[in-house]
Amino acid sequence: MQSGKIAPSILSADFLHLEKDLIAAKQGGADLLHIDLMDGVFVPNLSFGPAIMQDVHRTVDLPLDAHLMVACPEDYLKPVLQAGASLINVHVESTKHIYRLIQEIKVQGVQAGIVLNPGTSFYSVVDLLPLVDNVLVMTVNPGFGGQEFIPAMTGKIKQFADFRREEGLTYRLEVDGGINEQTIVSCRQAGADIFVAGSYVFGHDLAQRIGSLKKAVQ
Ligand SMILES: O=C(CO)[C@@H](O)[C@H](O)COP(=O)(O)O
Repeated sequence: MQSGKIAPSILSADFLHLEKDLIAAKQGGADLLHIDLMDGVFVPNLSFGPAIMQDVHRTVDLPLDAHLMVACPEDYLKPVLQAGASLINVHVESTKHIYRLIQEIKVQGVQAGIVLNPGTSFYSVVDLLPLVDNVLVMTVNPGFGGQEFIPAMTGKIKQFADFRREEGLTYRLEVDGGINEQTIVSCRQAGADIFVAGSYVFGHDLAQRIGSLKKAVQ
């Protein structure tokens, strides 16, 4: 098993000193940056748009993992590609045509991922799994940082990890929400590879916090 990757979620960064936080995240050992795009419709919160994402891309040399929490993800594909996404994660609940959208992302030469809300089951996305590069299991309700981890989600993570092994698939398994030094351990044991962390890392000593997460999943 490869070491787990840590993806700080810039939603919890200090936006008045974003450059400083981005550089500290890179120097502190971040493997990629998680970029939460919210439209206030799919989730009851607004974050920032592709223009900020593009600034992040210009500022720091790390892969950008875009998490689209928007009601019309098709409309965001081009702007997010132009903003430098390496991986585009789309909520399966946000579009009637998730299969087509995943195909369209892959044609652009970037990685394509699906995201599942806590109430969305493993079984509902099985047919997509041979196609995707990434599965993101939400371990909180999407929309806000700083929420409490939902322990029942580790069962869902395990379903994806078991299926991947049984079918010889290669998608990565990402978790997002309430990740800290304790919860990351149960996600790792269930089979997750990429760990998004917002409030646990930003607003603290980033190198120390990223380091302690990495140590837990090495
Ligand atoms: O997608 C989201 C929230 O919807 C996350 O990426 C949060 O930004 C994670 O924040 P913490 O739970 O780690 O504080």
